[in-house]
Amino acid sequence: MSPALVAARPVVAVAYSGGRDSTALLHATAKAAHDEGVRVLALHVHHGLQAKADDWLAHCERQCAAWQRKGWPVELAHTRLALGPKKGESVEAVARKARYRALHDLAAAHGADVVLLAHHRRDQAETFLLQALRGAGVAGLAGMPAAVVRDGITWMRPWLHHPREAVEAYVRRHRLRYIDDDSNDDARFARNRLRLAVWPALAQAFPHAEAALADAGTWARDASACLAELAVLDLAAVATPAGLKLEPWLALGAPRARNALRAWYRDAAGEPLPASWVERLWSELPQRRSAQWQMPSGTLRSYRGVLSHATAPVSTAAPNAQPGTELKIVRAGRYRPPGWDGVLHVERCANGGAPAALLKSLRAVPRAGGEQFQRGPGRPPRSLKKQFQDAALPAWARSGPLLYAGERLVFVPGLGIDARVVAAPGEPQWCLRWEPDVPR
Ligand SMILES: Nc1ncnc2c1ncn2[C@@H]1O[C@H](COP(=O)(O)OP(=O)(O)OP(=O)(O)O)[C@@H](O)[C@H]1O
Repeated sequence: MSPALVAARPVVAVAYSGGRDSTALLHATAKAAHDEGVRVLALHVHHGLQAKADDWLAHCERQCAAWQRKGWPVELAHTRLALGPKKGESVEAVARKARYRALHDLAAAHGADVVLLAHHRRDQAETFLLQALRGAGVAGLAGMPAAVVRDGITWMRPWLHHPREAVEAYVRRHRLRYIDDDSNDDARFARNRLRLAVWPALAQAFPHAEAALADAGTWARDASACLAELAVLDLAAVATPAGLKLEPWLALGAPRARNALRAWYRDAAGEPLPASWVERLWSELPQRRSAQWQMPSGTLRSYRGVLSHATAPVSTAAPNAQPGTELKIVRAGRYRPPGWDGVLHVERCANGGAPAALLKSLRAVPRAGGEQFQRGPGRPPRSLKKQFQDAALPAWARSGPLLYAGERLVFVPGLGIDARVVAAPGEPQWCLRWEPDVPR
């Protein structure tokens, strides 16, 4: 059979820190994959934060090589980060955010659209407690989802409902070797304090704490989904593109109105409304019919019975953008090109899209000047600068990468797909939309 006719073997990625849980998950996945004809990609992120991180990477490489020698279809892919959390920033939060971004990029670069994470029920129970101790609402208490699609990748936690003891037993049964990260003993981190000081006492006094707290998280997840649906219904009645109509909004009564306000604000500002602001607006809005509040994301304005949000202008420069970031689009979803501050929304469409085949290998590049763009069929290609002016696009709407397939300009933020590459009707095609991040 010609190589072209041999179907590529499906690939599944496992986020592999080298710690106990992800070692067990990678082992179980690789063992099953061996029988199923699936390739397994172990993704390791070197955070560049601890002296021992080089040893951990070396351990992961040795472990994967050992499994390869057994004939298991495991490959390791890793990336090195150089994180330097700023003063006052949570090291944990900075590392987590960068880790998920790096895992996403690694998976996308290797053609994996499913990434498995090794969280288990104890992690879920701890998350619930930690969130409660931060005063979180039901969305925070809902904890981690067992599966979620984000930025074109499906993130799955196949062991989320398994007790930690089951994972420990698996590790013992297979005599797996794993890394013991001694920063897990560092009491500056809330999760470590919970694990070391609170959990042993809690589990002794309440032997079912892990299962009960994880169950409570499931209730919170349902409650959070219901609140989100209620907000959609309420906003359909009280919000317009201009903003929130204050009179019918107030008539919803405190809990529903505050729920609708949170949802409206998140949508308008692209970030959650802090609890203190919910309280403040709820008490001030009924009295201050004409007022303005400066928010991190922009300005909230109450005028003639409507509450509106204006986003602060975004710089057109993408400070972290790297020249020629590769982007592979093979399905609908949200894609975040590394180094760019925004998200590319990809949807299947019937007309006016770019041919699916063209989007399999794109480059995201900054504007260099002198680019030509054609806005519609039969119209002449003109300079991008002129096109932006004609379309009267504000600077923030122009920010984002130009997408090229080879030397052909495919997509420009704010303008859309170049008419010269638009797919013929009936051809498989994707419509694209760029959404810049809201500045913080
Ligand atoms: N450096 C890393 N590289 C790749 N994946 C990671 C990394 N750190 C964490 N993960 C993934 O995220 C999951 C949860 O992270 P967490 O920090 O709770 O795990 P961990 O303490 O490193 O240990 P373990 O591997 O035992 O889960 C891990 O199970 C693993 O799947």
